Amino acid sequence: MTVEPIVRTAVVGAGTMGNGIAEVLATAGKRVVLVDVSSSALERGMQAIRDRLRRRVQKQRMTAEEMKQALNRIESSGDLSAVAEAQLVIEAVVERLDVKKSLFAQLDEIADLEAILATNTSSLSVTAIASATKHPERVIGLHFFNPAPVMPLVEVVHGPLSEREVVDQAMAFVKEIGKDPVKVTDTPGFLVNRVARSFHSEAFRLVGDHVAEKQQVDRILRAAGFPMGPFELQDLIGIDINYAASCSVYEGYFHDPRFRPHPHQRQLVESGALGKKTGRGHYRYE
Ligand SMILES: NC(=O)c1ccc[n+]([C@@H]2O[C@H](COP(=O)([O-])OP(=O)(O)OC[C@H]3O[C@@H](n4cnc5c(N)ncnc54)[C@H](O)[C@@H]3O)[C@@H](O)[C@H]2O)c1
Repeated sequence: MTVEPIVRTAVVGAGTMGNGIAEVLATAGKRVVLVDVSSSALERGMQAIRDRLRRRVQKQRMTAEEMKQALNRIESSGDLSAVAEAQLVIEAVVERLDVKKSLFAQLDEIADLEAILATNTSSLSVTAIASATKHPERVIGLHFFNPAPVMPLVEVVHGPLSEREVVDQAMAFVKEIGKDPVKVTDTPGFLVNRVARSFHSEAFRLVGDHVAEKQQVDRILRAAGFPMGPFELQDLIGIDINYAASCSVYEGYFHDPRFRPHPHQRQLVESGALGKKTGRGHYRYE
């Protein structure tokens, strides 16, 4: 496994998380190849990066020259073979095990044998994703939080087959790019999404039991020190994404009632009101 400093990276999936992670890497001085199967998603992702960096320049948090250099470090591609030179590949595609497994089987063939392959999955088994490769020892989870350029925490997830040097190198890399790594074992929901299940499901139960309205729950939790209440946070994450994490943790713990999702979560997903991205979730957005 490589012991050289990681300077060449790739991010697969240019959506909400992928473009945020690419920005974090580029502003930390790393070269990034951003790959997506959809050319429109790739263009939207690149535009989102440009818009955010421009706002940083306007707020004088970075110079125009630093912005130019960061953007120059990012290359976009619709072809997965563009990851071949990368020393670290971070996957941020849709939260579906079949899609991720098929992608990791391809990455295993295309990427440099010394490269670390990381998944940004929120709740799927890193071990199951690694099983699609011939080299599961180089597969780990690097779980960034939304929005990636802002949130400092990154869970570094190791499965039973992840090699210790790979995990150590990933921990050092996450520190180097200015984030706070926390090493966690590969268990359903890891650390944060496991704890977050109660945050979300209790909020649904409070409203379902007519203890309080959604706005009140959000207001009280914000007053208690949380940056966002559970319902506004779900609208930011995507109610579908959060529901998928709930189901995955519930399944992962063999239907332990502590992790049971709430029927209203499913109903909202069925209604198509998925949060900010659809203009309507628990709240309405212009
Ligand atoms: N949204 C969040 O708050 C959040 C937070 C942490 C982790 N995550 C995890 O990050 C991952 C991505 O989530 P997101 O919210 O960015 O999703 P998203 O839907 O915004 O983006 C996913 C992107 O992946 C692309 N894609 C799909 N299949 C592909 C393939 N085979 N090859 C290349 N690109 C492909 C899609 O075109 C899309 O642009 C998921 O695993 C999710 O669980 C999400």
